[in-house]
Amino acid sequence: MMTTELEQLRTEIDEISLKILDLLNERGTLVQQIGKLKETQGVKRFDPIRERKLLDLIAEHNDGPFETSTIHHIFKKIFQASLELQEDDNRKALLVSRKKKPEDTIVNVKGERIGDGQTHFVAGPCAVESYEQVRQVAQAISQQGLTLLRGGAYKPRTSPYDFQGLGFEGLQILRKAADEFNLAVVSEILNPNDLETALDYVDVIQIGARNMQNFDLLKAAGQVRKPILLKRGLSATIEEFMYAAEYILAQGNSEIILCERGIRTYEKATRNTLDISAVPILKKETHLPVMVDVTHSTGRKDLLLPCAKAAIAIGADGVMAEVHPDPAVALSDSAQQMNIPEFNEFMSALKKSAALAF
Ligand SMILES: C=C(O[C@@H]1C=C(C(=O)O)C=C[C@H]1O)C(=O)O
Repeated sequence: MMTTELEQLRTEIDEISLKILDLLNERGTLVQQIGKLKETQGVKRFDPIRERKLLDLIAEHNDGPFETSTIHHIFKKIFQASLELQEDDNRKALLVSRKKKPEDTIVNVKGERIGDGQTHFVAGPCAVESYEQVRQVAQAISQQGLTLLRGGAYKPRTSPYDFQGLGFEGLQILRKAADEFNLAVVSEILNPNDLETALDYVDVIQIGARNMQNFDLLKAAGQVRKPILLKRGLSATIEEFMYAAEYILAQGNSEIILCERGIRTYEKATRNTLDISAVPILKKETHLPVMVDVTHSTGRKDLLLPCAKAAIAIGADGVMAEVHPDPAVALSDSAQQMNIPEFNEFMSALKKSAALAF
């Protein structure tokens, strides 16, 4: 007898729960419509005055048995979930998002298809210092069967008294050395006014960590027809990083490679903290290829190989590392660049581990 009564009450509870579910989703649909209206009107999603009015209305109509404070608690959860729903809808609209474009973007740099599921390497000195210096590295890269040469011509240095780069001359050196070995040039541009000139010398324009939120530069980079390698800012969240890429894409340039290069944390054992989980998150949330700069994220030569292995294992589309013929006398980042024999060892260790894995 008892069991039948219990079962009957539970059946009623089931029915009511399903009604609540339907009503919640019906409410959710209205919330989404409001979210879209707010988006077009440029109004903030969160409206505390409206929420307060609703809580008052609910209090007025609450006949129990639940306490008003309990009901308020439940409704505050509903408001929070509603705001998240509106935010999700907004994110859906981002051009960089997988929701907008489910298939992977492949950035073609002189036949190297970054984002095609293979691992790609970008290597070269931190700063361009001389033709001979770049040529030696270009040769080493070419001998490893690689095609992407990096080098800084314009250097954004923390101190204004540090070497600022050779500027335009540096771009000319890079192009000359790259052409000799049929390589592509990846180089950072700091100033939107230098973009136009750079187009004749570089194959990939890098926007560095310090400029990730230089919105004028991002917009200008969106207007050129060249691949952009966008580095994550020193203290940027993954969301801010995605919005920075959105600035470029929104201007019409969809050839973007994202690059995780470590973020600032309290940890002092490494120069920055390599946020390795950013790689699968960015791969999941966006359709863009993702690289890992092992040099800047660690600042330590002894960590380059394990971090490169980790990057490849976690799904990065490429690895970037700095190589200098004589790092001890380098004008920048002397402690963290590999010399050429070290680079050769690094590459053969990676090739060996990849061969074992497959
Ligand atoms: C749906 C709206 O957006 C948000 C969600 C609310 C809700 O779930 O009722 C109320 C106010 C806003 O914080 C709205 O403004 O009406």
